[in-house]
Amino acid sequence: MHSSISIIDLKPYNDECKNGLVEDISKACKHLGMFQVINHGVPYDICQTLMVTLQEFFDLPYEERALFFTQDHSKLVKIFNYYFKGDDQRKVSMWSETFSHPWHPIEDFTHHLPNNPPQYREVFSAYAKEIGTLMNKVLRLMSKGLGLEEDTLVKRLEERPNFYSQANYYPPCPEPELTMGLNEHNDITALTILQQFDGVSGLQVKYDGKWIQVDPIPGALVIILADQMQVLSNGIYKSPIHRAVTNKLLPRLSLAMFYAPNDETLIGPIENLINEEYPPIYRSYKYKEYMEEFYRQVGKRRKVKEAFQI
Ligand SMILES: O=C(O)CCC(=O)C(=O)O
Ligand SMILES: [Fe+2]
Repeated sequence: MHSSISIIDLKPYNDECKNGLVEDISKACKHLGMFQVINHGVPYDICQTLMVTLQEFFDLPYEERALFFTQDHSKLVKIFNYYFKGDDQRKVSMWSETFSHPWHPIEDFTHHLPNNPPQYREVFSAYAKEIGTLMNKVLRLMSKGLGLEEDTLVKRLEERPNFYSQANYYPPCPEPELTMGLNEHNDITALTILQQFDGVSGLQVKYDGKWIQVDPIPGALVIILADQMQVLSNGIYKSPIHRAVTNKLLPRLSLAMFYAPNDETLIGPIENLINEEYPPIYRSYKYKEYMEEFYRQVGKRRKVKEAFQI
């Protein structure tokens, strides 16, 4: 039962009576904090076209991609390499290249996005719009799964959340046993929707000290709960440790769409989930403080939410 991750069909979302769906989501959030969704409403051709476009972007000559290379994290549109270390300090080389930029409201910065491949802006915008709708659905189901009003989580994350994307490109690696694509980590935001390139595995999630492989399923998307969700739910929902491994033969591509609070948003266990039996296990903080702690732990296997434990 614990050796694979759930695949949840979102088709009943529009039914009046979606109790079974809420229950499945709630179970998956409490158990692993990661699940795949099908019939999620994001058209398959939009997903496919974007992944092919991203592949074309990473295949551009170095000089063209170099325009976006930076070590300055405050840049909105950037390519960088991750160097953080895991508990397994032997595997520290990150065999990946990451391209990141905001994804909503997309009209505000479309002009900063690459104009090569020529379709990039249009294709990315179409995908971003669909993912926005899906995030909303998932957050509503997750609120209900905690026994709360369906708009609770959306409201708690406030009016101007921070939406940014991260495309991870992992070239084939001659010695995959010596490297990591992306070392073990928790997503620090609130929620992630991840798309994996069809046919190439690499994502793994940790459960009970063991790594479970999350194979791509054509047309499915992976939902990953991030740290703020664990804190808001007072530990009822889990933010899973996950990583990406490399392989010898095939390049791999994944695209994470993050939903983060804004710097000023106050995050802490939701009042309705706290009582004498379940006292808060995290103190409240502004998201800005969380990010400061994240940067303070640079170069280590980060344990950010632990710093906010009571
Ligand atoms: O490549 C993957 O499957 C994992 C990516 C990931 O965890 C991330 O971008 O935060
Ligand atoms: Fe991640």
